[in-house]
Amino acid sequence: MTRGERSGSRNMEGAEAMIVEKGAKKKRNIVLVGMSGAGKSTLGVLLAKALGMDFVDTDLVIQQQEGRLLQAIIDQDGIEAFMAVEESVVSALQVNDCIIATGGSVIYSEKAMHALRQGGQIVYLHVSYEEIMRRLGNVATRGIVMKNGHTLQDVYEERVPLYRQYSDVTIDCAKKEIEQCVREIVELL
Ligand SMILES: Nc1ncnc2c1ncn2[C@@H]1O[C@H](COP(=O)(O)OP(=O)(O)O)[C@@H](O)[C@H]1O
Ligand SMILES: O=C(O)C1=C[C@@H](OP(=O)(O)O)[C@@H](O)[C@H](O)C1
Ligand SMILES: [Mg+2]
Repeated sequence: MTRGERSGSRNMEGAEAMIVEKGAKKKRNIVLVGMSGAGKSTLGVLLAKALGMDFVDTDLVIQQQEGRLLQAIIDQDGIEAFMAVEESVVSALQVNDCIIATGGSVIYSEKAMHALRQGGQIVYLHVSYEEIMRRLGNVATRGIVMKNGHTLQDVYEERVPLYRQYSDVTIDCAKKEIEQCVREIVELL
């Protein structure tokens, strides 16, 4: 290979690197994670409006792909099967400049969390256990991924460290109006 070819190839690498960098920039999403009931879905739409971004709720993508309600998937196929579908849907999600409201159980999938991190910033909506319990009401009909014998408190204690581990930013959303949470996220990011 001549010097010129080598330098050309280096230039090409440089050009490719710029394209990759631009592509990476285009993919900046804001990903909302947290316990079921934290407000990811309701708050996500308002955040998208405030920032002029798109919005996707991965729960709805799962339902659309499966042609069934989330509760039906969990009741008919079990929690392991539900989590496998969730992992596959979330890992395959191709969106840019989008607010992504995830389902609370996505945090169990390293693969899905890795894909979400590649595409944007992860915002953890933290809400106390007491408030989550109050908002959810009957957990049996809310389709929560819960192992046999586990209580909602067990699930909460198992997940909170994972939400914290994967997130770039934490917003405390208990005892705050939804609009206030939206304002805090807009100011922080
Ligand atoms: N900051 C908040 N204060 C009071 N209620 C809230 C707040 N955020 C969400 N909620 C309520 O909590 C419930 C769960 O919200 P949702 O957006 O479905 O949560 P998630 O998608 O995280 O499960 C809804 O009834 C919603 O109106
Ligand atoms: O936390 C969970 O185990 C789940 C939360 C739900 O979404 P939300 O977090 O939007 O309620 C949904 O993905 C599914 O029912 C499982
Ligand atoms: Mg939701």
